Amino acid sequence: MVNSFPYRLYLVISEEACLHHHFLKVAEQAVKGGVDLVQLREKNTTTEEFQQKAFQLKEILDRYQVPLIINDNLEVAQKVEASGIHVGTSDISPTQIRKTWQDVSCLGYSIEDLKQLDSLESKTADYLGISPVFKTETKTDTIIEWGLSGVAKIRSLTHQPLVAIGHMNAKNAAEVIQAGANCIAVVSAICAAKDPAKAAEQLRNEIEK
Ligand SMILES: Cc1ncc(COP(=O)(O)OP(=O)(O)O)c(N)n1
Ligand SMILES: Cc1nc(C(=O)O)sc1CCOP(=O)(O)O
Ligand SMILES: [Mg+2]
Repeated sequence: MVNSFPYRLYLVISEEACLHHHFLKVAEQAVKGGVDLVQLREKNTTTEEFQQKAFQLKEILDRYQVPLIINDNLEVAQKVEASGIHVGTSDISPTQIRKTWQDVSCLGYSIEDLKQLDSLESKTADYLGISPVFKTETKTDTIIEWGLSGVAKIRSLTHQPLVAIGHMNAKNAAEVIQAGANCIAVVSAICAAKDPAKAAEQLRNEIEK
């Protein structure tokens, strides 16, 4: 059977999070270093700006055959022909997305509560975001810190692909994979790095250990 979720290192990028280089350069360097999935997450832009950035990013990612995921905004995701979209519990639901966008190939959904696992919304998703594994300054409107035991618990309850997000870095990536995550998603560990390619390579090495 073909692995429908082969991704191991997931960059969640915004222009604001990129401290040392333009976000398009960060994305390209990160891909060269081992990122195999990229989400554009722009929380403070107009739809027009979001769309423009998404088109620019997709042009680069297409050269490396790395899929683009759009955060929250279904209109932008469809317009730029992204591979997918990531949504949380306060966003448009996965079932609604499938109705509107029949050929979406990668639909992510955040898990903040074990009760969500049994829901149709979770089962409709292609992967589940463990939200967050560890508390992070990058996103503070969260309700739980799953920790390693939470990752293991979720792993024991579902066979769906699990993406670990929240304060993930080269020091904790291996143990989170060991606990049951399939893929590690990062913002700061790559976007705030002086050398994004090296940062991605270090993360990838930890994941593949
Ligand atoms: C891979 C991944 N996991 C979780 C999230 C968080 O999504 P959400 O809960 O909708 O929060 P916002 O990112 O929209 O603030 C994510 N974006 N990506
Ligand atoms: C985009 C996002 N979602 C989260 C969640 O918990 O759902 S945490 C997060 C930001 C992760 O940033 P960093 O890698 O800098 O900790
Ligand atoms: Mg969201």
